[in-house]
Amino acid sequence: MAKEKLHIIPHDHDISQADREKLNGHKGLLIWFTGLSGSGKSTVANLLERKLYEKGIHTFILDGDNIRSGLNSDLDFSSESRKENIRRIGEVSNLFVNNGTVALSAFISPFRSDRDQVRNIVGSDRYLEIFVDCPLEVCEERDVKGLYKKARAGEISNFTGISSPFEAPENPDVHLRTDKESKEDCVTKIMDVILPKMALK
Ligand SMILES: Nc1ncnc2c1ncn2[C@@H]1O[C@H](COP(=O)(O)OS(=O)(=O)O)[C@@H](OP(=O)(O)O)[C@H]1O
Ligand SMILES: Nc1ncnc2c1ncn2[C@@H]1O[C@H](COP(=O)(O)OP(=O)(O)O)[C@@H](O)[C@H]1O
Repeated sequence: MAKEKLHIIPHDHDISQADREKLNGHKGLLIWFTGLSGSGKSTVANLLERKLYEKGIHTFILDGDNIRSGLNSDLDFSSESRKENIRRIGEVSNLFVNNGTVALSAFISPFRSDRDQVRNIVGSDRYLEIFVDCPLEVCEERDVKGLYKKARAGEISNFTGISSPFEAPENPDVHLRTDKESKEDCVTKIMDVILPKMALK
């Protein structure tokens, strides 16, 4: 379909991002978790959210449960759909960041170019990439949802790590090894990096 020129003229909002951040007492940030299925993205994001909540920081988790079952329920696991999945999540994450929230987005996001696009949407000063690294064999051993077994049996196609690629981050802000570090240690490592970035000048 040829793209028609749209006449969209954005409104300036009376209350700015800086105003909202001042009200919240901290900056808005996007904490982006990337890693294989079963690597520990949800587990670490949830524990991190609990620790941030206890410090009075405004957070929100975006993950498959609230995105792939709603906003992105029209998308499958083809490379094209994953790209569109991550683009939309980047845009939604950006709204949370503009609201002065610390958004915790936990998606496999296997393609480097898609993660870079999110960094561009949000701005590199507000985007922190967490590589939730865990060997495929360990993720498969955990098989939290029984999907690896199904993928090996050929019941699920395009499965990340088996029949679809995962491009590991080259320069993540935090590199976790969830097969070697406890979830508590993982959260401490992330907090050490993100807390200074949240401070209002
Ligand atoms: N083919 C295939 N490949 C990978 N994962 C699959 C697939 N089919 C279903 N699932 C389940 O969907 C979750 C991944 O969704 P994401 O939106 O994070 O994927 S992506 O970022 O668009 O690649 C993923 O959840 P997590 O285990 O939490 O990562 C899986 O449970
Ligand atoms: N250090 C760790 N960090 C995160 N998860 C861990 C860790 N060690 C073991 N696990 C286990 O690994 C599994 C990770 O599953 P999950 O968080 O759902 O992964 P993902 O969201 O990446 O699919 C959980 O069963 C969790 O208890």
